Amino acid sequence: MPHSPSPALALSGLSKSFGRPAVDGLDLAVARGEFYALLGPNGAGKTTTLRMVAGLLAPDAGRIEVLGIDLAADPAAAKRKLAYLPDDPMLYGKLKPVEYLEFVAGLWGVDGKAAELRARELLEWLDLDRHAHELTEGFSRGMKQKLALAGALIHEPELLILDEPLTGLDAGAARQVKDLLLSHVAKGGTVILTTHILEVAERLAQRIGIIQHGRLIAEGTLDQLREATPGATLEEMFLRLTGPA
Ligand SMILES: Nc1ncnc2c1ncn2[C@@H]1O[C@H](COP(=O)(O)OP(=O)(O)OP(=O)(O)O)[C@@H](O)[C@H]1O
Repeated sequence: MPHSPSPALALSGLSKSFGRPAVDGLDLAVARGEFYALLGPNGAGKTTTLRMVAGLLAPDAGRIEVLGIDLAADPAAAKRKLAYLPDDPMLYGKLKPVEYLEFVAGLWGVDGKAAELRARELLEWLDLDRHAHELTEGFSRGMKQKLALAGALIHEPELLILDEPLTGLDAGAARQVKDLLLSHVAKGGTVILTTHILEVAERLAQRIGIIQHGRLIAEGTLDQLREATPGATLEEMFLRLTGPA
């Protein structure tokens, strides 16, 4: 039998408590090349989960594997495979977009010429090349978010995890970001995002996971989720699953 590759992300028994449990024994597996949306009400534990995967927060218990690499055993190797885009990314205001991208590329050890080409491609894709000579401190929220995404992609990570990447973007910017994420998956990369925009999950994700109180309460393709609650929209399903019992 052929050896099946390890998932892009595998979480087992992942837990984190801040006085009370935020993530509570979470098991999750996302295959390579998958576009996965993590949904859940406010405070469900989505950001806490992503921050642990990104290596920014230490779990109390459980295991995180990124493309088969145990994050706790070899954090540097695991982190090289992924990029994390937080919902409030930090940029350096006194840098211009290319300077910022070159700086981030340098941190990842990306070769200068390759970084320059990749930076130009990303800035064009996200329609930021028009602002190449402006300092990022004058950028709008949406422009900052797009530049941070470009920074996350500069080292061509295999696994991209994004916290609410489309919130606050206008329709044009949202389209550019969605296309960039879809192209990442088309090239064999993996995308995991959280969103409160159910239409984003419906249209982009191959699989959807719903978390509540730090646990996965439903998971599947849109069709599989619909089978469980026939006739319901994703919104109705979401509200039914996560609403008061
Ligand atoms: N640094 C922290 N200190 C204390 N409590 C925290 C911290 N980070 C998260 N929490 C708590 O953990 C729980 C999960 O929060 P988290 O931000 O992961 O939820 P979320 O699903 O991302 O929510 P939202 O959709 O509102 O962004 C919440 O009860 C939150 O108050």
